[in-house]
Amino acid sequence: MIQASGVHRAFGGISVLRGVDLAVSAGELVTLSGPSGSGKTALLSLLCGFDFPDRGSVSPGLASWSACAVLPQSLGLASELTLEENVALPLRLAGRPVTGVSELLAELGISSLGARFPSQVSFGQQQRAALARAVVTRPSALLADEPTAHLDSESAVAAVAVLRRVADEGAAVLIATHHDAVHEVADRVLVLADGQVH
Ligand SMILES: Nc1ncnc2c1ncn2[C@@H]1O[C@H](COP(=O)(O)OP(=O)(O)OP(=O)(O)O)[C@@H](O)[C@H]1O
Repeated sequence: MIQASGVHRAFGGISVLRGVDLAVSAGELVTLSGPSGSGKTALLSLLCGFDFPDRGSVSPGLASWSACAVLPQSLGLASELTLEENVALPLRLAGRPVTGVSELLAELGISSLGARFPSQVSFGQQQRAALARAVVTRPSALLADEPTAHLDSESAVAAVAVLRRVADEGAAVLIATHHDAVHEVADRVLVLADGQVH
């Protein structure tokens, strides 16, 4: 479950989030749209515990970080690891068997790139590796910030299929996006405007 209740957040005296309420249930894929600068990234940062609200409460936040996967716009792939090693990393850190990595790379059309380092592939290919890394642990909550922003239409279709499957398998999935292809598979589309979710 992903939840925000009465969330307020200001930066430098400017109030960006002004009483945000939202809830995403297990098995649900919800998209969040809204103008550039409306606070979508700020809200995802609060929900995953990267940042803290001035007022109000969020979940999962830091409380159950191990169950929550985050796909930030900046991706955050480790430059010294290959794509395959990056995707396997969360499983290794959790002491879990390394399974499902090659299947995800294949599903996202990057199996031939597994032995390359992030600097040796395009940003869109890095983005697909970061998506694989986010979902490989089968998280119960997934927060994704513009996960198809750098993908061509074919790669976007593959990424959207993975995101939908993760929700169908029981995760609560919240995606900030401007892409219609993602909105089309959503159970609900939310809009962040004027500091509130509508
Ligand atoms: N850490 C921060 N410090 C100062 N200002 C911030 C910080 N984080 C966000 N902001 C400001 O809050 C507002 C919302 O930014 P945010 O990145 O959340 O927007 P967004 O809806 O994700 O935009 P985009 O669609 O362009 O990615 C912007 O005006 C931004 O400058």
